[in-house]
Amino acid sequence: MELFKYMETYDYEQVLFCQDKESGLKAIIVIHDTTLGPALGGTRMWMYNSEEEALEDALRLARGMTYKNAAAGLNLGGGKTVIIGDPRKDKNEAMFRAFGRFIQGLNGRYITAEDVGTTVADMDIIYQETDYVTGISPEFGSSGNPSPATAYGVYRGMKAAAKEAFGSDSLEGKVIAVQGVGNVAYHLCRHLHEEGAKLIVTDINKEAVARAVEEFGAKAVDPNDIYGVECDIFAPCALGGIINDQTIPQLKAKVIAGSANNQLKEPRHGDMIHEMGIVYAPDYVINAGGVINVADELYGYNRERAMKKIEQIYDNIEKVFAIAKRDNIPTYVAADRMAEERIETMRKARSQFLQNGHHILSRRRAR
Ligand SMILES: NC(=O)c1ccc[n+]([C@@H]2O[C@H](COP(=O)([O-])OP(=O)(O)OC[C@H]3O[C@@H](n4cnc5c(N)ncnc54)[C@H](O)[C@@H]3O)[C@@H](O)[C@H]2O)c1
Ligand SMILES: CC(C)C[C@H](N)C(=O)O
Repeated sequence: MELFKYMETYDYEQVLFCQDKESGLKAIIVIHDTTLGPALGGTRMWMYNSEEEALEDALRLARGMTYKNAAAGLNLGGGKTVIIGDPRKDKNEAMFRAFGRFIQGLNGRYITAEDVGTTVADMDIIYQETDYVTGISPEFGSSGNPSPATAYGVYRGMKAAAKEAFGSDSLEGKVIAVQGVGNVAYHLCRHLHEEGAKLIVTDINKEAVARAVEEFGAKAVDPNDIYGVECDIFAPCALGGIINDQTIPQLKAKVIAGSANNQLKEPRHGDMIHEMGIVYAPDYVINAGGVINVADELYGYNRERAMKKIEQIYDNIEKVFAIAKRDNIPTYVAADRMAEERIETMRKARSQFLQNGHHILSRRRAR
């Protein structure tokens, strides 16, 4: 990859490569855009096949956070970290302490939290070295694991999408196919089950499937069969890139609404599902509950306030649908437009010189 050319094309601000030989830390921090505020985005730990693959993932995810935070109405920019390694084998305390010191060195330009492969316990270690970490344990006055909040936001956004597709936002009796029943989807399934939806689930982890079958009366199918099942709603809650040339022809659902980041393999797949009349709730709008929850820590965490903002994901999804209709464009393009419009409006509103500009982090420092 020609890194500077790529950075220029998509307006990336900064890419940092961090290594610590003793602990085995190999991390890439990407800060995409800080127009709205410091870049907030989680740390993913994954067994990448190459450094190139890790870099590409970090770049894509960081840009996604710029759009996610903007669309959610947060005063935060977008960034992300990937740590190269196996989260089951390669973690150690020194690794996360070293990583925390690299974050502290950025002096608030980047704030981290959990993502795939990292946990609240990891954030607690990072917290030993930096102020700029969220999603730490409630014992520290923090918000803890963001997954239940993400799940609640997806549930709210799914209801808005159901209203668009079926004329009612009730999920009672709706057949919902859930791909991956991990941290987020377990809680999502609970909300759906409580509302009377019928669940079809899959996961490569048999224990996760068994739990959903036992607790929510879900029907289990093999991972490759989930795309083609007869259902009203397909909820991708595993990894990205699963709306693609192979899966689209199999889809029977009228709605796609799930937590996974980067669901569309390529933008043209968003066009394809649009032409098929499928109502797509754009991933970064519907899955913003976790980041909304951890971002509230910057004001001194208040669960009630955070949940109120997460409920509004319903309205945010409705706004996306309205823009899509107004401009006659697919919903994934409408979401980008909504985020870009907010960034541009705020760039202008905040353009005049201020001697001591107020900043989201000054509230945190004042406590
Ligand atoms: N955790 C959050 O708060 C949060 C916030 C926003 C977005 N997301 C996104 O939501 C998705 C799920 O996150 P999570 O925290 O629940 O992760 P997780 O790792 O707990 O859950 C993912 C589940 O998907 C399963 N899986 C992986 N590949 C699969 C496949 N091919 N077929 C079926 N199942 C498969 C895994 O076994 C796992 O149980 C990820 O894409 C993540 O980036 C998570
Ligand atoms: C800040 C984190 C809670 C972010 C989350 N991993 C996401 O992708 O939105």
